Amino acid sequence: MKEAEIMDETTPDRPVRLSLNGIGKSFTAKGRQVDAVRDLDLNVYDGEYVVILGPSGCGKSTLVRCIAGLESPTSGTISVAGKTICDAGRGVNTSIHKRDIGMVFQNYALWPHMSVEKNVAYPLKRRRVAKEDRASRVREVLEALECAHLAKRLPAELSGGQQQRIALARALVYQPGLLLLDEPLSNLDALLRVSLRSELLRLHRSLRYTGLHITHDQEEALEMGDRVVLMREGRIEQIGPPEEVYGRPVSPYAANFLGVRNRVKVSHRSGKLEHEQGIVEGSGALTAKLRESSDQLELFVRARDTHVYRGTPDFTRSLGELTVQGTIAQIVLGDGGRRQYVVDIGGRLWYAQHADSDGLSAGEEVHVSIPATRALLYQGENLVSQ
Ligand SMILES: Nc1ncnc2c1ncn2[C@@H]1O[C@H](COP(=O)(O)OP(=O)(O)OP(=O)(O)O)[C@@H](O)[C@H]1O
Repeated sequence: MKEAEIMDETTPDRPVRLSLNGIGKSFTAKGRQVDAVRDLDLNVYDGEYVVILGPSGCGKSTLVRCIAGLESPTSGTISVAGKTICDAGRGVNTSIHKRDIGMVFQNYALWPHMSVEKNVAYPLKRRRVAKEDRASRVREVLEALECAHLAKRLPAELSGGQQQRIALARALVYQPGLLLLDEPLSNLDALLRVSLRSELLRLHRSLRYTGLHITHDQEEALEMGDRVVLMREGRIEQIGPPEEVYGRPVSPYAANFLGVRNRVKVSHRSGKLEHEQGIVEGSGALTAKLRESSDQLELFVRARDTHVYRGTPDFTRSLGELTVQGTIAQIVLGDGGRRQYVVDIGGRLWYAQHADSDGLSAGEEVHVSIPATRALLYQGENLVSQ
């Protein structure tokens, strides 16, 4: 999908820092052509932090490698701060070191034989910055990252999290026009990943660099991005602020990737949705704009938007709620200590997550209740609810 079609009023009112136009990259492997990136358009604005999200193989790394100059796109143009650094059609391809782009990789890529301060000073030395200036800029950036005490150590004497901070310091020390971060947190353990996320955010807020970060982790993307770009098979599937991408995934693919766990095929009969095993009560609000007998409908709901109650619903009190009947199959402890209720709705399992209520137990007849505003109804590839 072209960005222009999906751009909205949330697009920042600032100069464009990175502009990608019609970027394509194909590889030929074992006689077969792989289109890793397809006709992709994207603008990243000054000071913005954009996170590219997608499953393995969707083309994230290839895209970032094209921007960095590590791959040559097959088609399209790339410009940074208005300067064209790559134009596949005209054979323009500025070399990596002349691109004014900083990079941080998953595997840190520090020079093992250089101390921390030498590693961080290296990009300045390459750019022939005077020695005194180098020392003060290295000190400043190490202080900003709370790593000044590590200056004399070798990379092997640092933890993974410390190595990644140093890699970040090295990328930021010469204040590049654009910072690319390729899965920068993926090699760290879960706790460290979360704390480094907030540290990266804090740093971005204080230094206001323009960042393009790639990840396959939806939580990381939603927490960190000013905007999130969801990729699918080399193209942009959805782009927008995290709340929007989380709240209104544009397609079943997006909903699935953003962790919407409950998914059921439904049909539309007499103003109501029906699943194979029963009726979805209260679904009139969702079907108002649908033609009778519309097909290819799928209802998606997050477990955390679903509540389980004992017995049958009181329909006079459940306005604005969708409900289905079922039996509790299992209760387990879910994320954040909340209960996860697994409800059998006529042979299909439905997941709900909420604080313990009513002392429910397995085998009980229950109804599952979902606020209509939280239900996502898709027809084929399109969101048709709300
Ligand atoms: N050098 C290459 N030669 C052939 N095919 C490649 C090459 N690099 C990438 N590909 C293919 O291009 C597609 C996109 O790969 P890419 O690494 O960009 O995806 P990704 O989203 O970054 O995945 P991951 O998160 O696993 O790195 C894949 O099908 C991959 O096999």
